[in-house]
Amino acid sequence: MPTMLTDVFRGHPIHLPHFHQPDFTSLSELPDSYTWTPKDDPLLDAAPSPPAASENIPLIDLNHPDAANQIGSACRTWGAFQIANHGVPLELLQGIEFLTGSLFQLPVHRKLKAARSETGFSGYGVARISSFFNKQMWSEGFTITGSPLNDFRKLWPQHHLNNYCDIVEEYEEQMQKLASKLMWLSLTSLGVSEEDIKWASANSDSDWAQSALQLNHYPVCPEPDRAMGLAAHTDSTLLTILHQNNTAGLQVFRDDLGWVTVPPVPDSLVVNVGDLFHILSNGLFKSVLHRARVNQTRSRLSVAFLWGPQSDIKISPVPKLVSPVGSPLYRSVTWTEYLRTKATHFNEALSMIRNHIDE
Ligand SMILES: C=C1C[C@]23C[C@@]1(O)CC[C@H]2[C@@]12CCC[C@@](C)(C(=O)O1)[C@H]2[C@@H]3C(=O)O
Ligand SMILES: O=C(O)CCC(=O)C(=O)O
Ligand SMILES: [Fe+2]
Repeated sequence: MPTMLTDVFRGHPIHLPHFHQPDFTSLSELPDSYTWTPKDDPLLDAAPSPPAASENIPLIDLNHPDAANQIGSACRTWGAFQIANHGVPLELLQGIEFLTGSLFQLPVHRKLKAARSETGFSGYGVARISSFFNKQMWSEGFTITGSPLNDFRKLWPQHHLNNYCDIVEEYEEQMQKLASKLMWLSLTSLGVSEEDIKWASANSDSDWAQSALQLNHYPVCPEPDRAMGLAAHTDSTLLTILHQNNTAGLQVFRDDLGWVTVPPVPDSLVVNVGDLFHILSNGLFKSVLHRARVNQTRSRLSVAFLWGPQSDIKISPVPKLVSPVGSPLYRSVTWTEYLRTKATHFNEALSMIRNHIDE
């Protein structure tokens, strides 16, 4: 029986030092423990994109006949893109945003009833990556995998539960279909087809994949320039699909441009290449470094669909993408192994599984 995401951190506790969830609404000044300087994050002030190069991640229409190549090109240059005409019903996007807003509006003592434990996967808490930083992030999160019923029961009365669980289930189903479509479109652009990836071609999408939903809330912040919503990280996934409300905050990093803000485009979704897709593509698709900044007047919500393979599947570079005279850039790894490496080594995880080839 493969490890489910629920069990990934069992026996691998994540200690969050000095953790206490504040009541953000009660703070009118930024406490020192929330004030970030370049000492706390070396990339904090990495050169912003110069005005002349006001580039942004591409917005791709999935109905466009050349969508596959546009996606492939975005995965190579940015590791991220936005999509329009994705087929996910707008009422569902509104539904998941409403649910997320209602959850975070609950009083802190109620949200803490569904707190994520140190070895647990789902529930309410600060970002897992908090343990790698000395400063706290101006955000709160809620992680869901599988049925959210047990956790939701701790938050809401019975009469809300069916409706909220249906929204989550329907959202995950739609995201699953979309993620699979995006993976194959981007691989097609590299000349990779289903015959080249045995584990994916032998089963239908829902058999080989698993996923988690990460709901994020970035409350209004008295001093946004000195605070950090979610510190710079890459996702461990194959792909992440992100819905953001209409408040800007997400930024992606490009070596040549610095931090670039991803503007919210109504009804579109943001897609990030994760570390496992970077490995699968033998480094051709970049897993994108990204972070979330906060705002002085508007609170921000985001819903990340984190998508990867079942835990018994080893991900390794597609042989077709390794040059005939070269070796694969990465060793093979399951999502569970990778999540545990990431939980210990954070942004060094990818380089830890890189093959070091003597030249
Ligand atoms: C499956 C997962 C990916 C994730 C860790 C998690 O177990 C559930 C939450 C995900 C998230 C969301 C915020 C950023 C991130 C780095 C984190 O701390 O938790 C990602 C993790 C990841 O992609 O590695
Ligand atoms: O809120 C955002 O825009 C980013 C969220 C994110 O990166 C994540 O949940 O992994
Ligand atoms: Fe992320």
